[in-house]
Amino acid sequence: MRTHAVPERTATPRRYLMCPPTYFEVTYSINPWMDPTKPVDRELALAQWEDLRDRYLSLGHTVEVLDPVPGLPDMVFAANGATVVDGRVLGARFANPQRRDEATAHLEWFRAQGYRDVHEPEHVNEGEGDFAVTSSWLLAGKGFRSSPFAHAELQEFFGRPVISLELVDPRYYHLDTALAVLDGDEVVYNPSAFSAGSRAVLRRLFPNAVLATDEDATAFGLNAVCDGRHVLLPQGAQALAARLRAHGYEPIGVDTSELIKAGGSVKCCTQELRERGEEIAVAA
Ligand SMILES: NC(=[NH2+])NCCC[C@H](N)C(=O)O
Repeated sequence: MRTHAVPERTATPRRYLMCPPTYFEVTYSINPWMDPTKPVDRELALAQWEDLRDRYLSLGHTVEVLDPVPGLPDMVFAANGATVVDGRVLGARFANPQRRDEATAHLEWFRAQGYRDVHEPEHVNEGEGDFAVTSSWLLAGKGFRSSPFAHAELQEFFGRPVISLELVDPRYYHLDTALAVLDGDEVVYNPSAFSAGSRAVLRRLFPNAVLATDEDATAFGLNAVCDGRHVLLPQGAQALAARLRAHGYEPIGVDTSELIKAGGSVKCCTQELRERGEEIAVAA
């Protein structure tokens, strides 16, 4: 019998930025999940969002709240509005005109909070929708939303090596629908979302990754948030939750059924505010 110890996982306190779905609706379609002919229950969306926020709070995390803006129904997906690493902020530039003004709301919030290093990007990037942070690398998705030029801009701004990954399935239009960072350099991903070359890159960098299936991914299981130990993910992704448990993580299923109607779930609603890393000054 093969025995291997399941590692003990440790949670570290995080700071998240979220935006309530006060004006949530599906009136346009910019990804295959969005069907404007189907009704959404905004009150239920709000209750699901509050439940997610309360779970973060009960795990000891901090949640900052961005004021929602009327006319921006996708603003609940706060992960798309910026990328914050080492307390420095790279703003977003949305691919679709319907979401463009969200980028301004995020930039204003960071400036009002006193963040000093706030950069308005030149190229299209949808924040943590396409950018993920591991201890060694920044992972960057392209193919549907973020521009490959934004990957170079990401690397130059943060001074961390960027690994470009090509997304090939329109259902997984953002990196955070196909891959989640668990802890350090540990990730979980769905290989079928990536081009052959990107799959090989992922195998090389993350030989011990937890692998997900299309079934996990269509339940939005990769749209997960991990604090090093707890993994918050949509409750429908049960097979993935079991696999994460076998790797020592503690999965926590949450109901995000209304938000999934717009093509987003746990991670999309959660932008991580990373205050400090190893102090290697970019402008040194
Ligand atoms: N981080 C995410 N994947 N966010 C989901 C964004 C959903 C939004 N309706 C869009 O298509 O842009």
